[in-house]
Amino acid sequence: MNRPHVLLSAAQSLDGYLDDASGTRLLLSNEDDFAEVDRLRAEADAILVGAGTVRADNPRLLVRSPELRQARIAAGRPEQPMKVTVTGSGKLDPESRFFTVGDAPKLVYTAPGTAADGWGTAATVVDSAPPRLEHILDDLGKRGVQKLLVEGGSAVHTALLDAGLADELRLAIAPIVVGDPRAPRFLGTGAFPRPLALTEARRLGDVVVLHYRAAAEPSSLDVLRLRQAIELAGQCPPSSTFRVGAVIGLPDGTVLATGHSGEGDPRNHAEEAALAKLEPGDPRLAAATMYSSLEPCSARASHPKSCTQLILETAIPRVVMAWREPSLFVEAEGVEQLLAAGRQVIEVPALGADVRRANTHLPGVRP
Ligand SMILES: NC(=O)C1=CN([C@@H]2O[C@H](COP(=O)(O)OP(=O)(O)OC[C@H]3O[C@@H](n4cnc5c(N)ncnc54)[C@H](OP(=O)(O)O)[C@@H]3O)[C@@H](O)[C@H]2O)C=CC1
Ligand SMILES: Nc1c(N[C@@H]2O[C@H](COP(=O)(O)O)[C@@H](O)[C@H]2O)[nH]c(=O)[nH]c1=O
Repeated sequence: MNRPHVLLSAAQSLDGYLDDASGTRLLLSNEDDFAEVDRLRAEADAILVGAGTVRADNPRLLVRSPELRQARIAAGRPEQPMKVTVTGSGKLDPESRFFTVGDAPKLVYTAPGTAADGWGTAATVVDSAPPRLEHILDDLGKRGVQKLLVEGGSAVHTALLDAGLADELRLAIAPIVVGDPRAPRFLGTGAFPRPLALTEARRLGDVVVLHYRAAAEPSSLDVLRLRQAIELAGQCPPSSTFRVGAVIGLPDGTVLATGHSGEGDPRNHAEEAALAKLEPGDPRLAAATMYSSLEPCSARASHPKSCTQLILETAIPRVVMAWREPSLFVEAEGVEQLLAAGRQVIEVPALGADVRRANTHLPGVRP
């Protein structure tokens, strides 16, 4: 996978809105801030906005500064970055500036059956319905895009952060209060599994610019596989103990095995069921990650070996999990035992609510 580096850029009001609820675009940035965003555009190989932003703002998505355009040419790069948008409905006006302004290549990712003839010279890539952002990033990578600037809107920023696909965020905060819940918020509902670290806070006149970098781990593949593990818990038979799902995967995207609690035998644990499908000495396990919705157990009444022990009997170097086992049946020590044995453990508590939701049959467990 050779995905581009993804930088999200947004300007928001003091109360967290990207726009007001009127039909016209709200300018939150000041002149200096727009000039910085122009520099980010000049550094990018492609600029992506969602179809909602094309419809609402009718953006040009061009590098404005002649100096920055010249510098791109002098560096042997195209004068303008590629323009990219994504639509599930195909509802994009062919007269939008996205299509009609500038000579930069234009690319539309659409759902099957929605591509329109009127999109002129824009290339279209038909994906799923709605298009998958992972596929879009893979495809952009294949087209040589190394730096992608995403300029919104709300749905696209939310989806990229929720899937763990954003690497950096630049957020400008303007001293404007929108105060209208009909307006689009910067971010909607999501789990936001990759923690963001503040790397810079700066003042540009009356606008504050914040820069964040997403943690390297969990990676977007980790998030995808852990979500699959969490979904697998839905296949568990009714139980009076934990309902857990597990996936064993490789960094190239290969899934080696999956399992869920109660699979094969009602007492089986998810990790155990997945590991039972492989030879403990399978050489691929040396590069694999065990994804488990719950911390691997460290003591069992029903079986001689705990899931932590079973993992330690393989070469699996890495465990990614969403929720630490609460002290309902035993004092869990899975994480401690794995760490003590030199295995890496990555916790993604942002996805814990979904695991707890599958386990509300247990006393005291709430999402
Ligand atoms: N202040 C700022 O920095 C910015 C503000 N804005 C504001 O944001 C608002 C627009 O935001 P919003 O309405 O959320 O629209 P978006 O620009 O985020 O576009 C969302 C649309 O993208 C398409 N889409 C396809 N696949 C996906 C996917 N997997 N995930 C998410 N979207 C997908 C859908 O198009 P379809 O409906 O065609 O199927 C969806 O409706 C406007 O008010 C605009 O002014 C926008 C950018 C920056
Ligand atoms: N309103 C707003 C932004 N809006 C973004 O700028 C785009 C407009 O691009 P263009 O037509 O090329 O100028 C628009 O579609 C949206 O992505 N950006 C910001 O930095 N600050 C702002 O206050």
